Amino acid sequence: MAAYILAIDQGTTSSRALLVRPDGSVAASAQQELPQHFPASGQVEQEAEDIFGTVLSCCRQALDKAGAAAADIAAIGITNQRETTLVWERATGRAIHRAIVWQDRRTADACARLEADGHGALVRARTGLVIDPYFSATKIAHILDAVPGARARAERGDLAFGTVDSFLLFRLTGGRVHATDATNAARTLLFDIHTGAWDADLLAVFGVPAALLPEVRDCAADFGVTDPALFGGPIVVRGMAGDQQAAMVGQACFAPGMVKSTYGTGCFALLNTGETPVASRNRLLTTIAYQIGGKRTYALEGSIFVAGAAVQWLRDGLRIIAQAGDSDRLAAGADETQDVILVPAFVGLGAPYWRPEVRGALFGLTRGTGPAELARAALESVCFQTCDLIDAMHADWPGAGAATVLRVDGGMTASDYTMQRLADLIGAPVDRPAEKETTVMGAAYLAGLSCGFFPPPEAFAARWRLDRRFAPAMTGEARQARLAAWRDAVGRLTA
Ligand SMILES: Nc1ncnc2c1ncn2[C@@H]1O[C@H](COP(=O)(O)OP(=O)(O)O)[C@@H](O)[C@H]1O
Ligand SMILES: O=P(O)(O)OC[C@H](O)CO
Repeated sequence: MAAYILAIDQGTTSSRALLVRPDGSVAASAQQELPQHFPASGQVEQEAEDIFGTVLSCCRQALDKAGAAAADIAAIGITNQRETTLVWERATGRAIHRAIVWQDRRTADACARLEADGHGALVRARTGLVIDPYFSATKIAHILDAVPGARARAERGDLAFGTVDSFLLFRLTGGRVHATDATNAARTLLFDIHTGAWDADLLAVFGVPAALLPEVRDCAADFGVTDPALFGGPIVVRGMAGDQQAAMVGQACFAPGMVKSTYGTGCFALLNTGETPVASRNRLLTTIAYQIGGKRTYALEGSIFVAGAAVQWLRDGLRIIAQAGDSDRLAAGADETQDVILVPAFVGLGAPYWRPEVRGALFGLTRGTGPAELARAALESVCFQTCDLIDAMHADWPGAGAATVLRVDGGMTASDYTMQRLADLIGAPVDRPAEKETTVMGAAYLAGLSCGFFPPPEAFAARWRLDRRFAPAMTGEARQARLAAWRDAVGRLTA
């Protein structure tokens, strides 16, 4: 039996590759930063060649470090930043425009027009999403309209659309496979999450030609074989899921009622609702958690656009910390009597507000406000936003003890201060697992499940280990006062 699964995580800020053994331990890993481009306010782009190049290089480095060859790899699993949109030439695999990243707001006006034209209800009913620039559909239409001749080429079938998973697969397989998985398809605004198929009405609403679209497969499925020239031999691709869904798998949130929240660039909380898609009455998203053996499991999702990005702002914008890890110590020294609130709407507000045009603000500044209070406000803003999501989840899913425990992961969970504050503010325990690489482990698991490398879900779930539980310690009175200050601040911006 081959020794490893090669798991790829193409995230917003970096690409990673891990070689995972059958017991879940990591034999080798590699990571590379991904350059970001900000051509104008609210615009975020990445070069397609950087996306593929960093992934390829990380895979090769991980193989080298472990002294492994293609024949030692049982399968590849891919997970990825979701919604980020690429359109490329089928003949060459070359993108015709930079990738438009999920955070990009340039299609806000187009979304407002679609909403005003009354398409919101149809979109919500079929996709479980809201019309927002976050998702892929308006980004695709933008590329087709911005690049001369692209729309006609798309209609002729010369071009392909994909989210990052699909683009990577196309390039890894030497242009032979144009496919995606149900979790990524569910983030495009073009996919009916109830039937599991692309939807002709939605394609017409968003002006996207069907000829662009990839085939949609299960998350644990046969996605073809890599070009032998890339790794010195062919490797099968057997797993694929959007990174937030992969984190849910990596956190073993397989039972309805289980919730995970991932704190990377943004924060994404997903509540497993089982085989039933729950329509949110509180502006959460309904999405596909995973699709295995043709069976779809659904989730309610709250998406926050700025989490770790607020810490990056402290570092790169305000320059009050040298590295992300310094924010903890600084925040811990903040004056508790100051009510400084940051609403980090740097790229608008996501769930449950969905206000792409709103921008960030600081409230409660005094002459005594300094770096410590700003650091605390940044870390706390992530906790406040999570509270909004958890409240909405409770309201949408009163059964099964939803959100009595929150499983967390992602780079920002290294901050003990933030995790404690999170437990205090949601008023529930926060569990940080021993396994730090839950997202990429989810991708590894999906690939390994479909080729017998890993055990069935129950056995995998039994391997989950706690690193630390953060128990709520704030008084109810203090908690309510902090939450009231947050709500007041958000209310002023969204009024
Ligand atoms: N010790 C820390 N304290 C606070 N934030 C942190 C810490 N370490 C990393 N981060 C934040 O976590 C984010 C990176 O997490 P990661 O899961 O790698 O993100 P992504 O998948 O979005 O690229 C960065 O935004 C960084 O600011
Ligand atoms: O790359 P991350 O971890 O910030 O995740 C991005 C999300 O998938 C966007 O929906």
